[in-house]
Amino acid sequence: MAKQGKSAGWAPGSTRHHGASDHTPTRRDTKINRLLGTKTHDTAPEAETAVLVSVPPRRQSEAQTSEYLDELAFLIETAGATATKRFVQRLEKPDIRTYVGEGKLEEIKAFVEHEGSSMVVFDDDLTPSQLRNLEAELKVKIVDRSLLILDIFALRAKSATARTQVELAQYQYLLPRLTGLWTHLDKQRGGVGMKGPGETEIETDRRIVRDRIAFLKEKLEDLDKQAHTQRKSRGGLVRVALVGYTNVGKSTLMNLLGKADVFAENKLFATVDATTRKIVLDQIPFLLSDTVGFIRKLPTKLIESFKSTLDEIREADLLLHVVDISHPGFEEQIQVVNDTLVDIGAADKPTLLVFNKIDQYQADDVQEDPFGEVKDAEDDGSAPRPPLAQLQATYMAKMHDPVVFVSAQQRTNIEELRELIVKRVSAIHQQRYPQQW
Ligand SMILES: Nc1nc2c(ncn2[C@@H]2O[C@H](COP(=O)(O)OP(=O)(O)OP(=O)(O)O)[C@@H](O)[C@H]2O)c(=O)[nH]1
Ligand SMILES: [Mg+2]
Repeated sequence: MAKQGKSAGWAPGSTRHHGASDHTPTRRDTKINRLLGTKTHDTAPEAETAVLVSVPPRRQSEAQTSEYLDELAFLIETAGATATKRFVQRLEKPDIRTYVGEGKLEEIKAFVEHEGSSMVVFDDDLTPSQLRNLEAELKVKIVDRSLLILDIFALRAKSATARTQVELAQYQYLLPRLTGLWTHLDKQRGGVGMKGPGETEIETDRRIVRDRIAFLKEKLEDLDKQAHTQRKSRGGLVRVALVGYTNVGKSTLMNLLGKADVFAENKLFATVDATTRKIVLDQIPFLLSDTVGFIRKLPTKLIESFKSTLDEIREADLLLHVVDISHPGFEEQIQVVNDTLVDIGAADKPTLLVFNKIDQYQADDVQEDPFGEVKDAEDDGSAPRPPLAQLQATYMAKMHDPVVFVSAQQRTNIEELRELIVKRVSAIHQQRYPQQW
């Protein structure tokens, strides 16, 4: 069994056997693990090393490409491995056979063989056939973005609901890939006119996986019903949810505001389970929920299977959208969060933008040229960082509402944040219970 929290499992099952469904490992599971190459370790495995590969669109700036690769390296680290090398290839579009072009593939292969890397990680989702071809060429574990994120979620999920959700997403990821994995065996073994020896095997495997998916969906429905009843029993309290990109400081703020003890860590996806606390500020009671962070290219299957966790956001009366302003790509992160909110059906909710980590924000010296034009990009293609006051004005105009700049770590402007929350929550409360005011 892969060691929890340290070793990257990279395939369904890293938490499955002692996970959601009190499920004892069977020969079927061993088979599924073998299909995706999950290794079982009896002793602590050596630290795994990963080679990162990206094929950015032509329009993407150098700065953006390197920022995305930093994020991928951070994800790898969170999963317990170390990124040792990055390969970038600019193509019109990724190669349909091997994602990268032939020459680049040779380069990667030479590096992997020379350095003995444990895996090659792609900053995108691979098609089942790309996965198969790359595996055959590079002869090491091939990990795509969905598999990586799923693995981290599996390591982090604690509650029965979260574990069931992750397991469901893992099997949904596996299902279309079963064919691919077997077809290459067929090719090796099968001759012309020979019945593929994998045929029956594929069908059996598919049936096992489909049965499991159906079972997990049913289980989630039951858990959903329980959660729904629980939420109903909370009465008519105003509900506020912390949302935002991963690692922006949602849990740290939850701890500050709710005196809760929520796991916060400088790793991606520290929180996979939603936590809700009742809070009373200025005699106004409301519920505050901490939720799972969003990330670019979040696997759709994962979003779908995380329905019950996301209900916490969908049913909220007010969103506290937390932003890490010290991150160079914070504006894009805001966009990713807004797009994800649209995807999950939680767009157009009353929102308070909370810019966090101001202690780490450094404004650039904005240089003006003699004609008074402000320089609009840094030499590396990244946007200049305006002073906080200017950002505040821009975002207030955009949101048509106050925004707040805080440092959860240094506890700067937390009082101002509390006041704004009270103001917004009381307005909702007042609307809902006019007779009480
Ligand atoms: N410098 C600085 N660091 C902060 C601040 N707030 C939070 N952090 C750090 O940022 C990291 C992430 O914080 P979390 O609260 O776990 O972030 P999160 O948004 O809950 O992350 P996920 O649950 O992974 O989505 C931790 O190391 C925090 O200590 C802040 O105001 N300034
Ligand atoms: Mg968190």
